[in-house]
Amino acid sequence: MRTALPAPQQPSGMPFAKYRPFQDTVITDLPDRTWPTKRLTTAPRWLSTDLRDGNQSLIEPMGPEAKRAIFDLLVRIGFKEIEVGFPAASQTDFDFVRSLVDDGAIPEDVTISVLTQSREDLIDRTLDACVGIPRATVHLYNALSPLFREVVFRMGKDDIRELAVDGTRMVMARAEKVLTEDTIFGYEYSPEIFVDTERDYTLEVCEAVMGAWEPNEDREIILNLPATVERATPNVYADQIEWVSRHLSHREHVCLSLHNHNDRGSGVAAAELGLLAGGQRVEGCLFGHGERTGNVDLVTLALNLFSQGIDPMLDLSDIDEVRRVVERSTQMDVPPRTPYSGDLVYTSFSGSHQDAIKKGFAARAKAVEARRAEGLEDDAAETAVPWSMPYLPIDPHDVGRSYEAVVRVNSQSGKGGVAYLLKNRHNLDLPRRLQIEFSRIIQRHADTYGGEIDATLLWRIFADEYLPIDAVIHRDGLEGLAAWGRFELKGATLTSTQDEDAILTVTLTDEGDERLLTASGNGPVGAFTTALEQTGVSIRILDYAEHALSEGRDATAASYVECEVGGQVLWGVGLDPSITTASFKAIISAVNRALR
Ligand SMILES: CC(=O)SCCNC(=O)CCNC(=O)[C@H](O)C(C)(C)COP(=O)(O)OP(=O)(O)OC[C@H]1O[C@@H](n2cnc3c(N)ncnc32)[C@H](O)[C@@H]1OP(=O)(O)O
Ligand SMILES: CC(C)C(=O)C(=O)O
Ligand SMILES: [Mg+2]
Repeated sequence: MRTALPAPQQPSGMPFAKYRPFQDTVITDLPDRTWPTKRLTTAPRWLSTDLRDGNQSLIEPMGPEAKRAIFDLLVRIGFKEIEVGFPAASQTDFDFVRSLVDDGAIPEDVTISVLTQSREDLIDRTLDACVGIPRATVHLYNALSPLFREVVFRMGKDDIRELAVDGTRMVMARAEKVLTEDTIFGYEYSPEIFVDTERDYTLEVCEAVMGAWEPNEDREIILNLPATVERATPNVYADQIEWVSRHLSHREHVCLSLHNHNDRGSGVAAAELGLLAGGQRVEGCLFGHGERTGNVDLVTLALNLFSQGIDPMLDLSDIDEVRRVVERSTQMDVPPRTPYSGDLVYTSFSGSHQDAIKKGFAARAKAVEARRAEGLEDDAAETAVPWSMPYLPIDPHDVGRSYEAVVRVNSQSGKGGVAYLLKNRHNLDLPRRLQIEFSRIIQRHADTYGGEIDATLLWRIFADEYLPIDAVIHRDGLEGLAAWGRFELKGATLTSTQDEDAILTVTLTDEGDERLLTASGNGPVGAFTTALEQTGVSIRILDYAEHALSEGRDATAASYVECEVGGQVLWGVGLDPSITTASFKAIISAVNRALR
């Protein structure tokens, strides 16, 4: 044997020289940044743009029914700001906004937001869509970055600034004309491509827009700073937000809003750092729908806060219902690894994780029980014990998931997971060495057949190995198993008087032939092993454990016996309403296994 360093990575051959680091295109440094030492203590204002940014990115944009299902869901969850579309884009978009008004579907406390470019005809149409909405915000955007100035608009900085100011004025004029006192009207401006724009210039345009809107204490302006395409690490976005937040005039009348996309996969992190840096509101979509890699995932952001003991101000306690509505409406699946909502995110397959989770649940149950013993009600006792569980950042129950899928078994699993499933599904509390023995059997099965061993299959394998007698294999879930084993216990009668050995009469079948055996011993188990020795089998009991499977008069007992049978050490298991009979069955189980 010798040691050496790993071989070095090799050049990829990919055309990386075509790209430029973000530091070369915009100045972002902020040496006296304060956000790294801040912490989040409350949820921000949320705006869902599922029906706008989310919808504009779908292969097939949502029809009115799908949109309505999402809208109603957003209201139910607790969103107070919902961007419902781009009404000037199409008749369908316009009609959807009107249908919300006509149906009276907009609660008084929910603000409807609609997006428009800075073009008069589009602005007029957008405002017309808002007539009769109790609270409406018009959201106007135009891109500011050098690339867009040169390539898309082919305009200079001053003209682009005036595009924003003119648009703001046009919105105000049209609102004045078509909206009545019944509408509480608000305004949002987005310097699109904010992250690639010179910060001084962003500030200049935002100030010019504010000059037109004239915010005051009853007239806030939402300035929304989008990472339209995420191009830098999240700390850079935070520096950009903090810089703007510090330099804006009328800061107290500005709601500084974040709008992150996820092109580098760090949309959530960027939004969180942006909040530390002064952001007060976040725009995004449920499950990260939206252009390209999506808008920031509001479910993840909200539940990240929840996991820190902060009220997310959105009710996600039935995450699967939220997911179902979104999947149905968007025709897009939520992948199984999606934080908090994916199918597999509360599931462990691997042995060491399962072992830790099993111990974690046992420790928690004990701690909760202790709080109950102090007099707390069930729910209060659960809440009084802080969630601290290996590998599970939040309690699956809190989002409507059960513990069922927390542990699943395959070739990567160990004894902890196997024992967890038997305990949870069948109340069997296997002794440690039996756990080890049975998990080897499971491992062999997984290696031979591959795939997952679900709880039903696990139970069948367990029953076939340890309990293969007729009475057991006719139970639910065990149909089709064949009985096997040299011995089957048919009955046993024990007579004992004080100070004398117990006398046991045992009826059993040996290879199908009925036999009657009698023996004495200083206890039932001793007498039983002596009786069995009359069949030519030598048995030594090494360990023994038992517990009730259920409570009450009809309770079944589980008995586990570790035996040495003819030089082999192995376990047997017995289930029976009588604890004594359960232990006899466990010995038979071990003997049958040894002779198999
Ligand atoms: C980052 C975002 O998510 S922004 C939102 C994007 N969403 C959408 O675009 C969905 C809805 N859009 C649409 O239905 C259409 O694009 C419409 C109805 C808005 C406009 O359609 P059209 O009039 O055909 O124009 P088109 O879509 O080609 O837009 C490009 C024109 O708008 C101009 N433009 C782009 N953004 C803006 C803006 N914010 N303000 C003013 N003009 C703009 C472009 O410079 C271009 O002008 P040009 O034709 O003089 O070169
Ligand atoms: C319209 C704006 C806010 C946008 O969606 C973006 O820049 O991503
Ligand atoms: Mg966007």
